Amino acid sequence: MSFTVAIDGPAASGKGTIARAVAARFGFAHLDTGLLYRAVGARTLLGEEPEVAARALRAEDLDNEDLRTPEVAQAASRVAAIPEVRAALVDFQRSFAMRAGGAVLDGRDIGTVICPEADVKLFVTASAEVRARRRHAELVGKGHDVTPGQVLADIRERDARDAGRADAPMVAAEDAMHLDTSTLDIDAAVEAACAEVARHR
Ligand SMILES: Nc1ncnc2c1ncn2[C@@H]1O[C@H](COP(=O)(O)OP(=O)(O)OP(=O)(O)O)[C@@H](O)[C@H]1O
Ligand SMILES: Nc1ccn([C@@H]2O[C@H](COP(=O)(O)O)[C@@H](O)[C@H]2O)c(=O)n1
Repeated sequence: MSFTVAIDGPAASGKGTIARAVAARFGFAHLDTGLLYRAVGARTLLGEEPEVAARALRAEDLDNEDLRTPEVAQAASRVAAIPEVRAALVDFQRSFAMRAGGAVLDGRDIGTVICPEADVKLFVTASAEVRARRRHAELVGKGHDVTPGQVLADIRERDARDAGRADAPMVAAEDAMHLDTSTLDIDAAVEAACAEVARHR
């Protein structure tokens, strides 16, 4: 039987960290849907048309650490505003969500568009400053040469584009539980999310 957990939220809010932990705790499969848009965005940086890249996407394209750069994140956010790109990625996400044994998907439109009937919906937030601090530390740890100011600007630009687009904008589902992680460490955030999942199991 399927059981779907939808986790949405803005850039670097911690939704991926929570999604991975929830999946591990409950034995669910996990899909980071941002990787789909990042993989399409990365291909456009090489000159491919976004719609063509989205239709040609394969699961193995997601398994690439090079997708986690700020340049690819911006390209992902730009292609994510194109309705044909989003449409080409819907079936893959919905099939993943329906797999037996349970699934956790994190992104921007999971609880609203991809899985409006999800069993559990979370909308994970944190202040832009806190998110930028965490993402800056992560990028520096991976050897990227970025300033805190650049990371904050990137996050604000992506948030504005993701929330402002006409098709599947980033917005909390009406029935989502809001989880602000600004003052929570990872363990506390994960425990709050797991408690919500357990409540619906
Ligand atoms: N509650 C927390 N306390 C401290 N650091 C955190 C917390 N949650 C996540 N982090 C760290 O913040 C960074 C961003 O987290 P994560 O990648 O989970 O965010 P995300 O919302 O999935 O990002 P993206 O939108 O880019 O996919 C990571 O380095 C992660 O380890
Ligand atoms: N369901 C989703 C997931 C992601 N996006 C877009 O992709 C960009 C990168 O996503 P990350 O989660 O890896 O930060 C993001 O800024 C969105 O534009 C989306 O539209 N829908």
